[in-house]
Amino acid sequence: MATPHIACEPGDIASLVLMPGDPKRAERIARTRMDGARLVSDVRGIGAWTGTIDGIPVTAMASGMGVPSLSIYATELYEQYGVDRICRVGTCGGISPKVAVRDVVVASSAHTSSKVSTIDLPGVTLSLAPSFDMLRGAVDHARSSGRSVHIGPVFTSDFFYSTRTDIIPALDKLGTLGVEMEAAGLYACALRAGREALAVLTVSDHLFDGSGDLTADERETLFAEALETGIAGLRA
Ligand SMILES: O=P(O)(O)O[C@H]1O[C@H](CO)[C@@H](O)[C@H]1O
Ligand SMILES: O=c1cc[nH]c(=O)[nH]1
Repeated sequence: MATPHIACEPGDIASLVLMPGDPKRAERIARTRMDGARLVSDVRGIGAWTGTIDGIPVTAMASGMGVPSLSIYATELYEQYGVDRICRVGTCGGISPKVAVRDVVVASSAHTSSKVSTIDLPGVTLSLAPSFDMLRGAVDHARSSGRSVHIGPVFTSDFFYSTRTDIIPALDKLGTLGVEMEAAGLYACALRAGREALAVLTVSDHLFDGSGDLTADERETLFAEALETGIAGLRA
């Protein structure tokens, strides 16, 4: 069996999936946090690695960047491969002054400029939120970890380079913690499939203070606490 974007048998994909944006981060998760990880699919440079984490079968597979790319992989995983839970382990830009670079943000909802919240039901804006059980599992882990973890809304943008930077202070005023490009798409895909999702993000840069921003290398490698928080969400 294969879909247009995943080439393996259904049994090759675990029912729990860790989904960073970056394919190199997926491979790093497989090599550093999984036992017996094997590459089960490799289409368009998006590798799917399946192994175990603390004895539990898990697949690590990247989404690529943006809602359209993520929606392809999440839809095929939920609808064709019977995946139950996907946890995005990504990065975001800090919006709130309460969050600092390297902090972890758990997205308890996702505002978006993407059509994904309005396209399915004319006249209705969908409320895009994570699975309560996954959120609770991640938050319980986060609160016991002693690290700086924030729980709240994020903004899923269609643009990394936006011309509408004027909306950022307004998003801050509404309590939005950070900006990224996939969480709302993932929550919408889970809603459509009747499955579960969560996004856990490492703050890689801050929109109001660029002095401590992570390098490209650090964006790929510095995600240990977000990963453990995400794993706790997947296992909850
Ligand atoms: O680090 P990832 O998970 O890719 O997440 C963020 O980084 C990318 C932009 O650089 C976008 O995908 C954004 O959502
Ligand atoms: O989408 C993103 C991700 C990280 N940092 C940003 O500023 N935007």
